[in-house]
Amino acid sequence: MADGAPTRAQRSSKKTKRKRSRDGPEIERLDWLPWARSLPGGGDGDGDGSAFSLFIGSNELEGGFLSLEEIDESEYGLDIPKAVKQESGKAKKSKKNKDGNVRDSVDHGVEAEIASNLEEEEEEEEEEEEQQQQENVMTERKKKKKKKKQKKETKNVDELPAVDDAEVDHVDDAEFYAWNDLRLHPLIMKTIQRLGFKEPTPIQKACVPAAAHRGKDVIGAAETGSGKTLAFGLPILQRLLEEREKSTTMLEEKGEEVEKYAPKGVLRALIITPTRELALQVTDHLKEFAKDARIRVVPIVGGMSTEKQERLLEARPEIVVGTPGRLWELMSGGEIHLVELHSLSFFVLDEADRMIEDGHFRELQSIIDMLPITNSSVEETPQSMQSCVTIANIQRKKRQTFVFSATIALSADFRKKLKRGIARSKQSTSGGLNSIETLSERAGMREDAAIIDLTNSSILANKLEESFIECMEKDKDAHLYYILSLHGLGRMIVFCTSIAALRHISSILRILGIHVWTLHAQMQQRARLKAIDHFRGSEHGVLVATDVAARGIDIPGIRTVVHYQLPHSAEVYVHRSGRTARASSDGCSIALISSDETSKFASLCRSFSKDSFQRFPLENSYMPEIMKRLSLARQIGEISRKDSQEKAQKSWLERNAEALQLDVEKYDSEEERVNAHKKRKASSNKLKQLQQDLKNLLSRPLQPKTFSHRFLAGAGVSPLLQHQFEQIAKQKSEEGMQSSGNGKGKLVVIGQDCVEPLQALRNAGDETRVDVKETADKRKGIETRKRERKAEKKRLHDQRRKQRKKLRGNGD
Ligand SMILES: Nc1ncnc2c1ncn2[C@@H]1O[C@H](COP(=O)(O)OP(=O)(O)OP(=O)(O)O)[C@@H](O)[C@H]1O
Repeated sequence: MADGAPTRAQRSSKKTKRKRSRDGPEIERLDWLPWARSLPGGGDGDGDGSAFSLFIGSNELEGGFLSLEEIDESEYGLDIPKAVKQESGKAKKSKKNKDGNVRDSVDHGVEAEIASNLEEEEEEEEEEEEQQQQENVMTERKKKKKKKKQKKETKNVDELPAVDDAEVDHVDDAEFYAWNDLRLHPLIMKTIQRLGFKEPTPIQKACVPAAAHRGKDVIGAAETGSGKTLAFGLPILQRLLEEREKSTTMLEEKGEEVEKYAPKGVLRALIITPTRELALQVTDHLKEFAKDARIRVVPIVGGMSTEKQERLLEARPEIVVGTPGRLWELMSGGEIHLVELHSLSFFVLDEADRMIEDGHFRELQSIIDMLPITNSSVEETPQSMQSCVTIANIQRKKRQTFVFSATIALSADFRKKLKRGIARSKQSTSGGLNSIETLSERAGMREDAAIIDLTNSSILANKLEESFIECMEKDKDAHLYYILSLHGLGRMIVFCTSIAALRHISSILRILGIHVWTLHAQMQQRARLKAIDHFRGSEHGVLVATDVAARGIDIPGIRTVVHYQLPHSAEVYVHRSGRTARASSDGCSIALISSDETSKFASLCRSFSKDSFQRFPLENSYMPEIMKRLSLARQIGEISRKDSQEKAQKSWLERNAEALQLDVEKYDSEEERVNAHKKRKASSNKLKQLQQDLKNLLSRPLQPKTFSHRFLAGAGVSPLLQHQFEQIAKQKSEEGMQSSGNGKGKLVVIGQDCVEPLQALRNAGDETRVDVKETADKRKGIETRKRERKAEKKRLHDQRRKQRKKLRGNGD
């Protein structure tokens, strides 16, 4: 039909287009857009490039791509001439209903009776009328569009809740006006309202226009907890919704059934995160938004049933969030949904700098190698592909690549590199993924990517207050217990670098009656998730974790992060500390620094351009009591550990002997047997005694050295202490009831103000601020002097020895 003689409608369409290109500023705006050539009437667009042929081209499965701007002209203020609707049966019908008689009188051979000059005039008149009618229809359609959108979208998606149009209509609540500039889809706005996000965060403000409306690739860096997930998530959802809407409208205009043409679920966005927990969290976050839009988001992570994940993929979700290992396992196994990547429109690397750490994510390279090579620019799109707009082509647009992290800018000279743009070199494409540039480039990032770096020079979250406690390595446990006992309000994460340290500290704390959850990479995935769930559900919970929990985990109410051991890099320090002070909340971090770690800590501070840190205020009068408890806990721990080691060894011996059908001779003699029994008994008694002693200590609040039994003075009351107070109060009141109630022994509790660590830091004021470099230099100086003194002592000692030897020699 496109090749045939132009109909009136086509002529009218051309006229309209010419008229607009003369008069309207909009079409000029389109001309300079990079994708303008693909727009109806864009480029040099005469003839074949007319709007009409674009919509009804016979080769509709080839064709160019649509720009985001083109998708909803009314929203973007671009009044682009639409395809001529009378070609679609449905549109034709609707027109007939509206202007029925006028059209009929023309169409039914009146021309034969009218003079040829009149005929021409009438034809022109008719064209004008038709144009007018088209415009009316367009206006009418635009008005109804919003409501229609929702109904149309429901057509091809099963199992998902219905959309409440009424709710959607209320999205432009004045409270949320700050979002208006981002021009987000009403369904997205509905969720934003539901979640109560009053305004976009700075990274969202910067990313959404670039990624969603200008189709840019993005390298994004912003502080921890600043909403980066939605900064890349919203553009994805926006584009998927716009495309769905566009294809529905298009099919409706053609009078076709949506179900007949709308493509079955294909993978549109692949989001990769370094940890399983983060992948699950990103999935949940995006699901919140996707459920109203009826877009499916599925997590694919290790440690969980592969079969179940394969079943999830059978539903053909549009968005997959996963970790490299499991994703590659399924891809290399030929999982159909994951290998059909031709329609992939978004490739996202969250926490990208973690992905390039040595040898950690080899699978990522394989995944990236699977991605189809994309055209880097519109110009490379074959002419034939530009001339036809179809549903398949709507999705065939250039894949966008997003690379995000809070600490990209920390990597060596990256800021400088960012300023220069993404350098391309032959070397970078051939080697491993050892830099963000290589990673981005291999993933198909375009040179004109938007680089959005909102991190400040310190990289750390704005509302984070940092502090440190300097102590001996062996006293770290005591200081941790101090923090938990006196300032244990709010959720707290204690980070360890090694699993051994994690096991040690969690066991000690449990013996001391503080229940903690643990999280490390050697745990079963189910246990890992359970730990996070419990921690999330407990208002004053304590999670002892390795760096597997350092990145991305978003749990509201984490008030404190303790670095029990310093991390190996500044990046990890930033991410660990970033588990608190997220979104608009504040929080504090406390680093426990042994004397060996001071210079490491000083260089860490230098990475954040920080000269001074606050020393966490300590009330030393509590320390004797803390040490007493700790000593008991350590002894209990030691005996229990030995005990369970012995048991494990014994059962190993017995198992092996049984397997070999041997009898194990446990003791050589009766005496040995008796001694072993005595030893066990003594150890068990000792354990019981220690447990009892500790129980007694724990049954009363932690007391400062100057403790008066009449006043429970305190630097504050943590939940643990509070619980202890309550127990004592109960005990005392029972005792009081039993005695005649003479008032003696009445408990008075003072100092019950809120003293969570952040508060303690603030109360301490700036006097505790110390120049970390100076402290490190001082310590270095002391150590150098110590070494020198030692060397001098040795020298003198040697000298004296030599003299004595000499004297002895002379004497002989
Ligand atoms: N516009 C907003 N207004 C209020 N809260 C928001 C907004 N956007 C996101 N949030 C919330 O802020 C929290 C942090 O978001 P998110 O996890 O995306 O941060 P992030 O920058 O990715 O952090 P990290 O670098 O630690 O991974 C989440 O709980 C999220 O729901």
